[in-house]
Amino acid sequence: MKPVNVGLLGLGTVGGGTISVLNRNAEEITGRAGRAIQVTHASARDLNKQREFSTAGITLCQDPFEVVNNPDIDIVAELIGGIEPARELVLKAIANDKHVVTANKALIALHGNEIFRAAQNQGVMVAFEAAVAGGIPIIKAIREGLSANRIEQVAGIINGTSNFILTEMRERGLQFDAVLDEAKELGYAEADPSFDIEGTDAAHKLTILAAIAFGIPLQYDKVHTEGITDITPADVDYAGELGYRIKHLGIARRTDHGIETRVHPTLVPRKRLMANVEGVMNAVLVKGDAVGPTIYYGAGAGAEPTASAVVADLVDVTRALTSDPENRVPHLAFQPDALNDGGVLAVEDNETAYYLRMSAIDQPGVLAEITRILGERDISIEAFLQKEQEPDTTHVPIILLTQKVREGNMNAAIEAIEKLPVVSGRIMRIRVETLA
Ligand SMILES: NC(=O)c1ccc[n+]([C@@H]2O[C@H](COP(=O)([O-])OP(=O)(O)OC[C@H]3O[C@@H](n4cnc5c(N)ncnc54)[C@H](O)[C@@H]3O)[C@@H](O)[C@H]2O)c1
Ligand SMILES: N[C@@H](CCO)C(=O)O
Ligand code: NA
Repeated sequence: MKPVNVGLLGLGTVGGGTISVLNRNAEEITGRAGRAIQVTHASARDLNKQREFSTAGITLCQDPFEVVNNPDIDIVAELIGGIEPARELVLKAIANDKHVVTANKALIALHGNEIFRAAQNQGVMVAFEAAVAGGIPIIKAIREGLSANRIEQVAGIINGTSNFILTEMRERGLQFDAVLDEAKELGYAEADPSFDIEGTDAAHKLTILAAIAFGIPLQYDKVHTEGITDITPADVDYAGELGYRIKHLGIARRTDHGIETRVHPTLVPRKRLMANVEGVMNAVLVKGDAVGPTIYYGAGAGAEPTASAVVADLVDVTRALTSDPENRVPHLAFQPDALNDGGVLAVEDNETAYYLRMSAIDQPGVLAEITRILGERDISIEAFLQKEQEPDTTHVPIILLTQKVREGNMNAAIEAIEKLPVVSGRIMRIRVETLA
């Protein structure tokens, strides 16, 4: 059978990994797909750059639109990243009747509704397994493997760079910046690494997970997003003393009131599997009403783990080329007319337990004032740590773990406690999830 021709946009970390995996495993891939999958064209900014992989047999060009407009190409793999020109290239490829594979979570989270609509109208496929949790086949697991279930919760470590930084900080006591530089060198970080450490990348991925889990359109704007930049080594230690580890989680959860979508550092009990996912590894817990809890674990970033997902999408698309568009797996798991808006909650209506760290004057009655403010807002204390006086101050760090509370109540309590004359500075808050 005639080979399938792939046009690749971007020869960076993921583009290079994709070429290497396609070359090395050509025989297996052809056996699985039923046809050879060959990269015939690729666009790169620098045509003369020395690369670690072979581009033999690939026609290179600088203008990615040349690839997208080439009539011989069946599938375009968009591995450039960012919104423009990626969005225009993908829409152009679709208009030219080409299928698309992309690793670009920012593009799917922000413009996926438009892109999937265009693909649906044109009868082509857009596959994006590499966009969430790198090599872990999480899209496939939820969209196909768990399609019998009413999904209750998706929660996980979905940014490898943040997890790598938190792990190195805890295990080796390294400084934030040094670890971030290492993550950049290893090819884990986004082109703009603030996307990793400020939670944006995880929010893009959570947007996609929430859509396919709950049958809602992509709604990036509704995700509450916090990154890891405010986490101090002291918080890492106090969390450890209380029996927890700090992990950066994305959580999409069905509640009685609506759907919570949020991304933030989280205290997770040390004995949970999720607390022991280290380095660049990702893990996603998916709870369905029939199957119960399931966990998916693997490398969330890096050249070949990500290429594993890109190539699997190329195989999937190749296998489905002859199928009637109506009978293909829908982009967002549910048929387009079965998507509903789902009632994603405002962040004030989310419910979690909290870790609070504050600095207070060491004198009688202070704790009573703090607990009164919490009590007035129905917030119960679960555990308490009072540490030695901070050097050169009259203050002591106070660490509290609360029971579950509506976020709006916690905001009001924090505001009131911060106004107490005996409390100085801002209160550090980290949400706590038992993930049971
Ligand atoms: N690196 C990872 O571990 C990883 C994992 C999952 C998903 N992703 C996603 O994969 C995509 C690519 O990431 P990467 O890490 O390979 O990035 P990268 O920076 O290593 O590679 C991107 C390549 O695209 C090229 N490029 C940029 N703009 C271009 C343009 N206008 N025309 C032609 N080429 C252009 C760049 O020169 C570069 O070689 C991004 O969407 C990223 O979010 C990356
Ligand atoms: N920068 C991303 C790449 C994988 O999507 C991460 O660190 O998880
Ligand atoms: Na994946």
